[in-house]
Amino acid sequence: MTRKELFKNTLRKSVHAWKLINELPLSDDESLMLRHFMDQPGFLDLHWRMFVPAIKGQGTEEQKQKWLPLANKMQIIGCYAQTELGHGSNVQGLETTATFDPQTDQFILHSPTQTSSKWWPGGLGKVSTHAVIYARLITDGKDHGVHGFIVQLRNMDDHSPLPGITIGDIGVKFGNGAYNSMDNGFLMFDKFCIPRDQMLMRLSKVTREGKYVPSDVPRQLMYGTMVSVRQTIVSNASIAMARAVCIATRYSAVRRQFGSQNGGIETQVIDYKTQQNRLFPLLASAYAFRFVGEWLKWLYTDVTQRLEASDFATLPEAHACTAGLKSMTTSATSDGIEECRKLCGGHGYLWCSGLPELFAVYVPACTYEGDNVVLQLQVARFLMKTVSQLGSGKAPAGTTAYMGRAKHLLQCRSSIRKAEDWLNPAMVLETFEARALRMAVSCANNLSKFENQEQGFSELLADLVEAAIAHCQLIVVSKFIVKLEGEIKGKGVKNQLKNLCYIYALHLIHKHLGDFLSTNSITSEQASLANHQLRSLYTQVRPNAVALVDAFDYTDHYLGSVLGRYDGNVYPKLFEEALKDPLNDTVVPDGYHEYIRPLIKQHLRSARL
Ligand SMILES: CC/C=C\C/C=C\C/C=C\C/C=C\CC/C=C/C(=O)SCCNC(=O)CCNC(=O)[C@H](O)C(C)(C)COP(=O)(O)OP(=O)(O)OC[C@H]1O[C@@H](n2cnc3c(N)ncnc32)[C@H](O)[C@@H]1OP(=O)(O)O
Ligand SMILES: Cc1cc2nc3c(=O)[nH]c(=O)nc-3n(C[C@H](O)[C@H](O)[C@H](O)COP(=O)(O)OP(=O)(O)OC[C@H]3O[C@@H](n4cnc5c(N)ncnc54)[C@H](O)[C@@H]3O)c2cc1C
Repeated sequence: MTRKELFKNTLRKSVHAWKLINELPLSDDESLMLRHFMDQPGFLDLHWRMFVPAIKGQGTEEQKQKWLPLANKMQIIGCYAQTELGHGSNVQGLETTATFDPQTDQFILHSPTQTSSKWWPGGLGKVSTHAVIYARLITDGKDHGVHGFIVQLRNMDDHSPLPGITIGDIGVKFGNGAYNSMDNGFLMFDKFCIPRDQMLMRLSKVTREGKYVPSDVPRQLMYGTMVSVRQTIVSNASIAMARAVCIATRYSAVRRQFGSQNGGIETQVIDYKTQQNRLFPLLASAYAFRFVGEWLKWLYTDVTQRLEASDFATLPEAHACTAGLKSMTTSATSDGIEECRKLCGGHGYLWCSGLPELFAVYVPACTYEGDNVVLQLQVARFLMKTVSQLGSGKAPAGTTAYMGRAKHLLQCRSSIRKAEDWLNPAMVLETFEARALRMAVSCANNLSKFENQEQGFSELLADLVEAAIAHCQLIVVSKFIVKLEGEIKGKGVKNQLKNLCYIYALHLIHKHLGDFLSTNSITSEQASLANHQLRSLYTQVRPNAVALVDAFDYTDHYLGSVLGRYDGNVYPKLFEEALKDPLNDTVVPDGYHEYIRPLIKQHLRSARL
């Protein structure tokens, strides 16, 4: 399809999804799933995932009563317009202005520079009638920083942009992927006026007289929508990783290459140790991210309830966990989808394998909702603050509770003596705790050598990111272990999940061996025992690998992959797909007479000469 066809087809699908949501007797969860599933990624997704939550989180009761009924009935379609051409990561650097005019009791929205143009918001370019706009609030000449405003963008009768608004699509994006069905847009304001009551005023306010009333709660609650989406992205990473691993595992069981004895059947590539070494950690990651995503959803729900009661104690933890796990899981999943493509050899590069499309649609997850490095630096800031408070009498809690045992963890030596010890949850956990703590403390010690802490932080950015990642990997391993300690139904399921848990943990030890050795968290002999145990675990998982991906219960339609078909009937279906290609509509291709024939004939003529 052309981009316009792709876009229009997504509109058709989105409206169909909305029709189903209204006609079917769905639970709220089913309705939410359908909204996200049917439209991924599309304007409907962002209306529900960002526009509506922003109003819920930052609007007053009156504003919620006015705008949510319209949004819930989709009588208005909204987007989340924060990022600008010149600023995305640095939210406090946004340039769009919202200047209060007491004469008219209005805000004047303006894009003072080209870099202040809103740029990237999904659904902004062509679909949305409204937006939550983030702009610098100015009253009486004073800049109060970035605040949220609900703004109508288009005429509700003919969808034309309102006067003072220039709006459009930012153009084709990466690959041929489904993200080109999304109208990520640009928007400029030219002294565009909105009523004062369209500033989202649950946190901060502007009175009729133009007096700015700052928030009496942490200003970062304005970032709440991003935190909520980051939390969902972790579970999304598990889904995307599971899709890729399902395709690669099923195909690895179907594909045979080399190894035939005396003309016998060739070897399934899934039996090669290199294939297992690349594939099974990704299978384990899909399960690991699902379990940590379940826990993160609990953490986010808990912090939301606490915020309702003005209890901000766990807000820093929630921010650090959503930021860090979003960063870590999306990076791992993007790399994992590409690895799954490679695991499928040449056929993995075909569009009909489903992997190029999945990769093209998935990889922006490393950037949207926060660049992954920028988010890990937020985790690092949180860890440095926690380390600085050790010994202050304030015991670290939650995911940093292990730091409360710093005295032990800084000097303990791993008691791993044999390969089987690497199946001991307490020993594995302590290894990851020691590595994470020692990396964080090493950063803190190096930071303390700088007179200027900000300068020190800037100098040590790369080390800080690695310490943050070590902390996040500890969280994932620990939540997998906790999951195994709970009730798990199904004969033999717990044993298989145990294998996957230790494959996840031990593959990380192998991948980040430098960290574990340089922090003396383990010795090289213990590392060798870990590798030995890893190989043994691969052998145990192998017989159940296909069952473990079948357990994701993805339909062939959802997987969209000839290689990942449930029935394994790959080769005939590859031909079937190939013959559908328009190039095969004729046996002699368009262009033969204009280009190929003259070339050949010219060659023949010169040959005769
Ligand atoms: C197969 C699947 C296919 C497709 C996938 C389908 C769906 C996927 C699911 C979802 C996709 C959905 C949407 C995609 C569309 C994308 C939307 C967007 O991208 S929206 C825009 C996102 N933008 C960002 O994330 C910007 C990142 N930057 C920031 O968040 C801030 O600028 C940053 C935190 C980096 C800095 O903020 P600043 O105000 O400068 O704070 P500072 O660093 O100075 O810290 C001060 C203080 O505040 C604390 N803090 C910071 N942020 C938060 C927070 N969010 N919550 C709580 N606290 C916060 C910070 O820790 C510090 O505290 P201390 O002073 O240290 O105590
Ligand atoms: C598909 C897609 C959909 C999007 N949808 C929306 C949307 O609906 N609404 C919306 O508002 N936005 C949206 N965005 C924008 C997105 O949120 C931003 O692109 C993202 O936050 C990254 O910001 P940036 O582009 O400014 O990156 P930059 O910050 O410019 O990143 C560039 C490089 O600089 C590095 N860097 C930046 N700051 C630092 C630092 N302090 N220390 C070290 N390194 C640093 C980064 O790590 C990165 O390597 C979308 C983006 C994409 C790709």
